[in-house]
Amino acid sequence: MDAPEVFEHIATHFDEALPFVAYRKPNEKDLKVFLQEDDTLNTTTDYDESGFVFAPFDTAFAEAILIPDTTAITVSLSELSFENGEPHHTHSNPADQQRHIALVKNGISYIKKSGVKKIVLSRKQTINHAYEHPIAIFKRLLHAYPTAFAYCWYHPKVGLWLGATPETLLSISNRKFHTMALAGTQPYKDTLSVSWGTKEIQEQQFVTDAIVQNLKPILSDIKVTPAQTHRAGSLLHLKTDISAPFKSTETSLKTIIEALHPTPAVCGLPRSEAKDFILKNEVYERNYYTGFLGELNLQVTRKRSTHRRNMENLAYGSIQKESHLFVNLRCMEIDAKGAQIYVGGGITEQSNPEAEWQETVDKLSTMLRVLG
Ligand SMILES: C=C(O[C@@H]1C=C(C(=O)O)C=C[C@H]1O)C(=O)O
Repeated sequence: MDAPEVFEHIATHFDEALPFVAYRKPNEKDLKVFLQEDDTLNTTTDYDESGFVFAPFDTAFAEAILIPDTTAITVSLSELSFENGEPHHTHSNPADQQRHIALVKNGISYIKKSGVKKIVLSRKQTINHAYEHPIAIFKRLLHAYPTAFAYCWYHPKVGLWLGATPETLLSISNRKFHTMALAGTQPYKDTLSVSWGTKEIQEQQFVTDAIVQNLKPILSDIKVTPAQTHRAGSLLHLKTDISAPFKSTETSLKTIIEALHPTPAVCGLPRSEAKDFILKNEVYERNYYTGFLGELNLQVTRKRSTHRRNMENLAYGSIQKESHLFVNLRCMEIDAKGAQIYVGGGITEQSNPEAEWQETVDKLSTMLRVLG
């Protein structure tokens, strides 16, 4: 099957109300598709199955959903030509603005009196766009964000989600573990040479420190890079890479996921106080926004070594399990009525409520740009 045929196939699957996920990993050219042939809602709590996982922000709200890797298709996108969408403009609603600013102010005063360091506060914006087949929107998304994890996920009992996220939750590949601390936002204006304010530098450092702290009891030899400016579409963030050797015999995937999710990049610090504040004060349900998604325990064959002495081993690679999970950001949920785009930002003692509102408006543009 070539790429146009694969897209046709996914579209038919969607029209028949059968679950699927189609995705392209950051900076890769291949589209991968998992198609489920019945509408069973498969879930996972131990993360030891193999397939594509789709987990909510609050795992008490719903279990993580699994699309098993029974029928997987991989196709190269490099030959495909894409149409560009018309930029979609929306006028922010003053009531939404007032509500979000009040939420942020409430967060700042709670931070000041409680000693909590950071809370990520979010909202969703409804866009009533003319109905278009989701596969057409997904093609534009793939084209617009080549460095993101771009996906289209559907289950008839849950809904249809699309996104282009810049944030890795974890990657376990070739006996190495990797994650990132991503925080701080400013609009991209044709250069990566920008300066960052103390609020952003401190907020991102909180995230790095907390991730390292949570990983220390379960991983050793943790390496942390200096923070760098990272572009995500029309936005810039500060990013630190965190890595360590990984042995599946010593640490389970579930232990690592529970140590990381939800990270202070999408929840806050300390985690339980921030989460309580979010659940009590955000006046809507995050559902799968700020949850995580991606490849779970997929089998790959790796060559053992290219060293001469091991040449005879080359023919037999070693079979390993890999996982590549991403945080569900810059995403939207689409139904017959329109799209719901989810956006948020990290609040600290130093936050300015109007600037935090503007940050959510800037973040909306990632998904707005691909709506027809
Ligand atoms: C919460 C979101 O993004 C997160 C929050 C950021 C921030 O507060 O600056 C930056 C990147 C993400 O970790 C979002 O995109 O909705």
